[in-house]
Amino acid sequence: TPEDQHGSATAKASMAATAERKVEVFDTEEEVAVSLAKYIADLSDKFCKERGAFTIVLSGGSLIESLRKLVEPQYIDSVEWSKWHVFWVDERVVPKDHKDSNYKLAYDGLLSKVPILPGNVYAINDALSAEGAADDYETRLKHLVNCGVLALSAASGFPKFDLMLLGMGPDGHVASLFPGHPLLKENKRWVTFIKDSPKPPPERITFTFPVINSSAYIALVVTGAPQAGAVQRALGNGQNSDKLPVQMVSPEGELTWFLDKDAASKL
Ligand SMILES: O=C1O[C@H](COP(=O)(O)O)[C@@H](O)[C@H](O)[C@H]1O
Repeated sequence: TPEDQHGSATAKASMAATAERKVEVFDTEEEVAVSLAKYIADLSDKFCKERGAFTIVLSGGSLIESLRKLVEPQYIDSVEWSKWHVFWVDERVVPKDHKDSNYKLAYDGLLSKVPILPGNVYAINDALSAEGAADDYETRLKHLVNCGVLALSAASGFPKFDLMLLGMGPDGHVASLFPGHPLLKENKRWVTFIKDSPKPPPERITFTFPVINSSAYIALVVTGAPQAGAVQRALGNGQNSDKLPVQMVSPEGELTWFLDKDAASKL
């Protein structure tokens, strides 16, 4: 599989695998970025061949910087960018040109540099309220399911994205799903909203866990020492009855952690 090829090609990585979860630890963030680009390109190739499209979900934050190798000639020339459909796992309710916008971050760092069709980039409608933007995004996802662009999970009935790229905050949050927040239990909506995010800005929309966990593949990309405590909670042997959001990530398909040695320092 592309994942097997990827694993054997990363000489400096140490890898432990269970049936559905892989943990890869790299010496540096630079090596994470190199490996991540190959992982994404391989999955793009697989899904473009299998179904003629590749649905990929981005996060905001530090993840986008770790995608920088995708704009190098090797991938610019080989990836079937015109078959990509790009989504966001969460977005801040701010104008698209605002410094806090996850769309702007991805546009500046990746989307403006690769030939993805503008009509295949599904940004938030920034003219709407948080409630309105979440409803609008969910409606657009349902339309894409009806058109056959987006698959539906036979197991869960929620949309099944080909690849979801998740970051993780030092508190263990993923998307805009924060520790102890009632949204962690949302099990009906595809996309919901939050107005009291503990991390600014307070108003955001976010995919729910049933959508996240219906994914075919999830990459959890975590770099830097501040995240080491949450990585230890998620992957270490300790017992803790309160689950962090990151510990609730459990896809139908395959989960791969991409860690640098700082993030993995407490394992
Ligand atoms: O606020 C957010 O934070 C998380 C984690 O960001 P990071 O900079 O600590 O990697 C991010 O994944 C999410 O998309 C974003 O809205």
